[in-house]
Amino acid sequence: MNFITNSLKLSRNFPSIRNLSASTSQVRIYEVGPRDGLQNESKLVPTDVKVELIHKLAEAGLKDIESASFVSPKWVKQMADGKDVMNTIKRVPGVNYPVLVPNLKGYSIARQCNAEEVAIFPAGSEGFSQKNLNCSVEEGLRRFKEVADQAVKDGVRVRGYVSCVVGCPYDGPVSPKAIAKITEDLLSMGCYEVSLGDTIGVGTAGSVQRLLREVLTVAKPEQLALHFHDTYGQGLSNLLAGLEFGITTVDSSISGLGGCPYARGASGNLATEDLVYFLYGLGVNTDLDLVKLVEAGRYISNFLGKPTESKVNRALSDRFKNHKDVVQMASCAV
Ligand SMILES: CC(C)(COP(=O)([O-])OP(=O)([O-])OC[C@H]1O[C@@H](n2cnc3c(N)ncnc32)[C@H](O)[C@@H]1OP(=O)([O-])[O-])[C@@H](O)C(=O)NCCC(=O)NCCSC(=O)C[C@@](C)(O)CC(=O)[O-]
Repeated sequence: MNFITNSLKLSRNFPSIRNLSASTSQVRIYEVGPRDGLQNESKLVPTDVKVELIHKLAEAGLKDIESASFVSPKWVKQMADGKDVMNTIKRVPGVNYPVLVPNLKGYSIARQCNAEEVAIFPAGSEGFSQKNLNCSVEEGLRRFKEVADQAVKDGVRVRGYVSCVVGCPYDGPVSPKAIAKITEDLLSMGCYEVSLGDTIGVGTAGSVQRLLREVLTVAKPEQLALHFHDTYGQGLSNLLAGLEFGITTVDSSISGLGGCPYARGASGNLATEDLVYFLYGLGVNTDLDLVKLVEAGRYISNFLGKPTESKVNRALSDRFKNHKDVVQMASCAV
């Protein structure tokens, strides 16, 4: 209660939770399960399982599904079959299948399999840049600019990520000003959107507000996306803080999978099922079928042989067999 009161006071100039659904009628969900969700899994997931997962996510109505990464297979073995994944999926018209690339080599492989959108991912801190990309932040930005320049020339959409936007597992707290600067750099390279990644999930609504106040001095809300790992269970409250600033693109991962092999202590992303249930409750439209998302989450969790990280997926029993029942439950309309 105190948090909501304080947050309303702090964000007087932004839509409050009471009129959030009126001002934020649609939220775009950018699904990262097949990439961020799987990259940290030690059990190798065969290509056909990845492909089936992507098909299930598209069937549930997701329109942005980050499907692979073209990083060095020596660094992330789980993603080594990206080309096969991209060449096997049946692409649904209107669905976007972006891929992550660290350099021109990755970009060129992405293009060979007709990726129409690539994501570049500088780090917000020196320590994480060295561990994740084997170079400084500055050198990372230089390499990512090469990718962005080529992509812009080719008419390929470029999305930017900044990782460790709140805290770094090696350097500690990260300054919002540093993140604003990298966001500005990514936008000037031609990124249509920058996703702010709390890679190790240490953010709170308070630190997210401080971050956004700074980043929104260089970017418009519609140029930003929120990417929260849920390590400390703050994902949904952080999201609410972000929605209050008018940001309406959110990254999430089916079944709450996720993590980065080079970010010590990183755990799964905000679960797509939990996010959708939360948005139903606010009356925000997502055009997604939660029942099908739950099925997709169960499919991949069963394959991995581990319980889902999504609380909604765990809680939904067979009593809620269809979409309407679940919407009613989320909206407390029963
Ligand atoms: C950047 C590098 C490549 C530098 O790695 P390096 O070892 O310094 O690079 P290199 O140029 O010396 O190359 C080493 C070998 O990799 C090959 N190589 C080089 N590039 C590629 C490529 N694209 N595709 C395929 N092969 C490649 C290259 O050809 C060479 O092969 P060799 O000659 O030894 O046989 C490496 O550090 C890397 O791949 N890092 C990526 C790590 C990663 O994927 N991390 C997870 C994603 S980031 C994340 O999860 C955060 C995010 C985005 O989700 C946001 C959030 O959660 O907050």
